[in-house]
Amino acid sequence: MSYNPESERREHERLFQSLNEEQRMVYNGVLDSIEAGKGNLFFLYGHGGTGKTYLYKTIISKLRSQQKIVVPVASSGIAALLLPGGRTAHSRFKIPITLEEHSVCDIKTRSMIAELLKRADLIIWDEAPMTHRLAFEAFDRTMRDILSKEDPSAIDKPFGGKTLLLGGDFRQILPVINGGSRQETVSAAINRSNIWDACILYTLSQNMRLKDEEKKFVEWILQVGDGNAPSIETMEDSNADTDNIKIPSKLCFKWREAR
Ligand SMILES: Nc1ncnc2c1ncn2[C@@H]1O[C@H](COP(=O)(O)OP(=O)(O)OP(=O)(O)O)[C@@H](O)[C@H]1O
Repeated sequence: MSYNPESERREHERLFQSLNEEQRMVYNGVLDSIEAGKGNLFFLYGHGGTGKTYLYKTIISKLRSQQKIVVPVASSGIAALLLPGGRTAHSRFKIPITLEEHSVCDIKTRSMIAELLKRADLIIWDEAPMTHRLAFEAFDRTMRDILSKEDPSAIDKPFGGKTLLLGGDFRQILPVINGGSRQETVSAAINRSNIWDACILYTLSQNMRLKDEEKKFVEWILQVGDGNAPSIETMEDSNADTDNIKIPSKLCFKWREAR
């Protein structure tokens, strides 16, 4: 897809001027990795409303205004829609549905997608904590393979030495493991992968949502994630370590039996 550099420049100007200090630090780190050819791997932590999407959009418009190539993906379709030109990671990278320890993506070396990945200046992957670590490992193997055809040293670099910005919130949705225990779910997340050791971590902590109503929701959802939200005891066993959370009445609506 080709983008109009002039409208991207205007979009960047609009977004960039109000970046907060934390966002600016990530912005500079990512652009420096691209410009200096460092090929860093970043992870952007931030709970809902801290401006991750806003920051991705700012970086994307900057690079597209310079006619650089960004490949933005997200783990879910809904989050992919929020990124300009975004796709789901599974569809963009042809990640196999059934994943094993040594899986690779279904990308042929001479295909268009391989060419795009070779030429890309940046890959952004939002909602990374939702995706199974094996999917990242499959994509890592594939990138090393594709990029090492031109530069043999790529085989030893995470994602072949491509700059990658992963982001998300581990308090939100983790990988879904069919019938899996809490332990199995936690072990499937990317921070349990070897890839994690190579990540440069950034954190956004400032809530950028402006409306009072939204701010209250963000505070409550944070309490849920931290395990501090008001809970109700389970009916069956009042001594149980309960997972039941009391949902504020404002978020509920009455259920009427269908007639
Ligand atoms: N620097 C900023 N200047 C102005 N508005 C901002 C800034 N950063 C974020 N916002 C606004 O704050 C709101 C929340 O930002 P955003 O959607 O990017 O957060 P998020 O971290 O992606 O949230 P979620 O995890 O829920 O998707 C949006 O309305 C966004 O436009």
